[in-house]
Amino acid sequence: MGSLSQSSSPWTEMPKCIPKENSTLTYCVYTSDVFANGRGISFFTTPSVAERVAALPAFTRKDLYDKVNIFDDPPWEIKVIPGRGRGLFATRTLYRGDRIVAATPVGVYLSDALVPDFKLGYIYLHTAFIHLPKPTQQLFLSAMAGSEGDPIMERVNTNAFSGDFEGEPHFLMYPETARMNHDCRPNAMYYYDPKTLIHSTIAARTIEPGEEITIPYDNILRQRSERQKSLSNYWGFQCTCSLCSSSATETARSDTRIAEIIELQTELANWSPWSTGTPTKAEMLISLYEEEHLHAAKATGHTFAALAYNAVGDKMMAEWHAELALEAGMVNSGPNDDERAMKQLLNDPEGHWSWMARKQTREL
Ligand SMILES: C[S@@+](CC[C@H](N)C(=O)[O-])C[C@H]1O[C@@H](n2cnc3c(N)ncnc32)[C@H](O)[C@@H]1O
Repeated sequence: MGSLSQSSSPWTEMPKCIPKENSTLTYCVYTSDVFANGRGISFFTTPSVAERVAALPAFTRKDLYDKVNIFDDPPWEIKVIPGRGRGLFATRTLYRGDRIVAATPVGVYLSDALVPDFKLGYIYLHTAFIHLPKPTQQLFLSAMAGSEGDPIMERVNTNAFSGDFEGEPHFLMYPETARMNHDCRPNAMYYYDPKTLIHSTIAARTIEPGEEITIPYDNILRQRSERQKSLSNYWGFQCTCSLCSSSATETARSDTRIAEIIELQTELANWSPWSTGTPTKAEMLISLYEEEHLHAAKATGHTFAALAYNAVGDKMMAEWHAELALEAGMVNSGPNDDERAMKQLLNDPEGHWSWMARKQTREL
């Protein structure tokens, strides 16, 4: 099936709309069953978001998806882990920066449209599902449902990634990526490009064959009790990753390191005249990330260090860390503001806003 009309609409089904209770807002289901070489996609969102979506490269460029959603020879296999359901396990060595999964979403749902007491919302979620191509429906249903209840809603609850999309909070369903379990010290990271909707999972360190590939579901820079509370409240499970299962002594050490990391980050991010951020503190931060196995934080550490050195006029060290930050950043989060800042710093350290910004705190 192709586009509905001669117009530029990418939707292959007539949008189905419902008004939001006690509001002038309307939510509609928009589907394209040809999106991403026939994988298909359904949105349940507002007409204004859908209009902006239709103008994104995701729908205007046809060549974007030739290298995504390809799972013929993945570097992993699916295995069952007692108490955690299935997970992905490396079948060959993966090196930092290697791509593990690159996929487009099969469903994108405005969070507000799914509020649990909004029963009509459930019905429209089903409409979004049944308009997908049959193999994509099967893929959707192959995802884990954490609880009994509405089979579609439960799968969204258990597996969807949440994030801002076109300025509104949405849930995005990436069934293959969602097969990866959470770990508080993950060996892989992910980022998504809101213009193409492609979600990429990348190795954050070397992953040996047989090792489980894990991602963070939540903010891992919190102490154990807070992490566990958040995973239980928002994701509905008790985390059994190795850090959460470690001894009381190990947990206490990790919690102390996390408190130190947060304090150092706060100091280094303070650019007031009273800032206590120094290059030594940035180096300490990098060491703590390493001790805590926070591989994904590498780019943040080097960014802080590049700025801290530049702020005291040490151009050589600033450039060195900026290069390391750029190299690490491409692995952690794709192009972002930090990357732009580091490129600017490398290009012209003395013209960068951080140059000599902490001259008065220069260390001897
Ligand atoms: C998105 S799914 C991950 C894949 C899932 N294990 C499967 O079989 O498809 C999320 C669910 O996996 C389980 N899970 C993921 N990470 C876990 C962890 N660190 N500890 C315990 N259970 C975990 C929980 O049941 C959670 O609700």
